[in-house]
Amino acid sequence: MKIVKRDEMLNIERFAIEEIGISGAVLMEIAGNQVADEIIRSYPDRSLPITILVGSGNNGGDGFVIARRLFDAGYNPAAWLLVDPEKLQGDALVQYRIHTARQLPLHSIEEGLARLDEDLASSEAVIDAMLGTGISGAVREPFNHIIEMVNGHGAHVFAVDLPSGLDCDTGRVENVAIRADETFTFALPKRGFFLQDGPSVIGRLEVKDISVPGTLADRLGMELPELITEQLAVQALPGRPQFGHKGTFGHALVIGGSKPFVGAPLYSAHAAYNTGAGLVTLAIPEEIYPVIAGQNQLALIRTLPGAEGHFNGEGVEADLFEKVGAVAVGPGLGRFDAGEAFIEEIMEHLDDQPIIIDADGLYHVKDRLEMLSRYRGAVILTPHPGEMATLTGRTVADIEADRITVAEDFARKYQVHLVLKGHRTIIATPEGTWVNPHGNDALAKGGSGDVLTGMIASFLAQGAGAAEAMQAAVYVHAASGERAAQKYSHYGVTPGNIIETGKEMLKEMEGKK
Ligand SMILES: NC(=O)C1=CN([C@@H]2O[C@H](COP(=O)(O)OP(=O)(O)OC[C@H]3O[C@@H](n4cnc5c(N)ncnc54)[C@H](OP(=O)(O)O)[C@@H]3O)[C@@H](O)[C@H]2O)[C@@H](O)CC1
Ligand SMILES: [K+]
Repeated sequence: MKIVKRDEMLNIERFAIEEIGISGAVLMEIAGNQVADEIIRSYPDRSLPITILVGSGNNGGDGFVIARRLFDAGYNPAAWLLVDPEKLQGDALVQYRIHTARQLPLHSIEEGLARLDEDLASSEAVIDAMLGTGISGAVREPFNHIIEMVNGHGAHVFAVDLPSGLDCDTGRVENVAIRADETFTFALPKRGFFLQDGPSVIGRLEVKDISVPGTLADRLGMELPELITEQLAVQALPGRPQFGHKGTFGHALVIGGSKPFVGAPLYSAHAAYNTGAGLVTLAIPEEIYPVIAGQNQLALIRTLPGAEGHFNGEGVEADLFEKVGAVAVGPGLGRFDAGEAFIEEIMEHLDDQPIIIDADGLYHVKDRLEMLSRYRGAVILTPHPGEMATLTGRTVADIEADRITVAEDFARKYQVHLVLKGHRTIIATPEGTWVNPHGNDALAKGGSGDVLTGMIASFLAQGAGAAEAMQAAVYVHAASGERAAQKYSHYGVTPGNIIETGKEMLKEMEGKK
C-alpha cells in the first residue's frame, strides 16, 4: 500500500472527482459511512454516550455523515458544530443542510466550552472530525482548547482521516493534537503517520476504502513510498527449493567483533543461521577467538590478525570470500586506524556480491562514499539516525524531521540501498522507498541492529534481491519485536528473543508463500 502527502492525496481525489466522475459528496458519504460502520461494530450498545466534534472543512463534513448514520442506527450522539455555520461551504455545507433538513439534533459552539466539556466528560467514545488534511500551522482557538479537553478525558477517541492537529505531511504536532485510540484514514495512509509525532498520536491505524483506490496514483504516474506489510514481506522472502542442500541456501560472511564488542557479530551470525542461511562464517580478530568459540555452535569461525582488541587491517585474502553469497561488515567492529583501508580491501576482493555495512563499518566508510557508488553489486547501509548524521554531516534532528526524504536523497545520490533505522524504519533504494509501520521500543536495545543485519545477510545469501532481502528482514525483525513484547514484556525482550520469535514469524510467513 502506497503512502501519500497532502497534495498527492488532493491530486488523486481531484482525478477521482473530475476524470472518473465520482462526486465529492459521494466520497464523503462513503467515508462517513465507513467510520459509522466501525463504530457500530465496536459499540453495539445504542445507549452508549458518544460525542462527535465537527470542524469547518470537509473533515467536518465527514463528521455530519457519521452523526446522521449513527442517529439512523438508533444512537443518540451529541453532535457539536464547532464553528459558525456561515463558515461552511462545498460538500460540508451540503452535509450540514442534510443534517438540519433531517431535523437531527446539533449543538452549537455558542453553548460554550463548559457545556461541551460536560458532554466530553460523560462520553465513552469521541469522534474527532475537526481537522483533516486541510490544517495549516498551529491549531487555533477554539480547537486547541477542545483538543486538550478531549485528551484530558478517558473516552475512546476515533480520529476521522487523521488526528486533528497532526500535520499529515511532516508528522509534526505544532502545538496540540488529538491522541487517538484509532484512526480511520481514507483511501491511502498519510505520510505523517510514520514520521516524527505521527506514530504516537494515531493509535491503531485502519485504511478505509472510499472508492478512491491506490491504483489511481499509478495512473497519475506518482512514485510513492510503500508500506511494508506482511503480504509484501511474504513475497520478498526468498523461496526454499524443497530438495535444496546447504549450498542452495547460500553462504553469509559476517566480519566484525572486537574486544569490547564480542556479542554483536555473534548475534548477526546466529540471526543469519536462524533465518535460513545454508552456511555462516564469522570472521573475527584472533584476540577474541576464545570467547567467541565458547559461545558459538553454529557459524564457521575464521580469525584475522588483530591489534589492541581490533582487526589490524591485515589478512583479508581471496579465499575468505570463496563461495560467499553475501557479506556483512561492521557488527562489533569498533573503530581502528586501518578501518577505512580494511573495508576498501574487502570490497576489492568481492566480485559483485551484496555487501551490508553496519555499525562502525559506517564510520569507516563515511569519507569513502564514492567507493560505494562505484561498487558493481548492491551496497546496503543500515544506519540509525546517529550514524546517518555521521554519513551525511547533518544533525540527528534534521534527519528525524524528514527521514523519508533524507533517506531517498542519500540512496539516489550514492546509488546505495539504505535501511534508516529508528521509529519508523525507512528502506530507500535508487528504485523505490518503503516504510515499515511495525516495531516498538522492545527493539531499542544493543544487539537488535546486529540481528537485523544478520537477517538481511541471510536472505541475500539465499538469493533474495537487495530490496527484497531488506523488506523481508525489516518486517521479520520488527514484527518479532512486537510479538516478543507480548510474551516477555517491552522491558524484557532481548536480541536472542528476537531471533527466536523470528522463527515463529517465518513459520507463519512460509505458510502464506
Ligand atoms: N481525500 C479524499 O479523497 C477525501 C477527503 N475527505 C475529507 O476531507 C478532508 C480535507 O478537507 P479540507 O480540505 O476541507 O480540510 P479540513 O482538514 O477539513 O480543514 C479545513 C478547515 O480547517 C480550518 N483550519 C485550517 N488550519 C487550521 C488551524 N491551524 N486551526 C484551526 N482551523 C484550521 C480551515 O479554516 P480556514 O483556515 O479556512 O479559516 C478550514 O475550514 C480530509 O481530511 C477528509 O476528512 C472526505 O470527505 C472525502 C474524500
Ligand atoms: K480529524
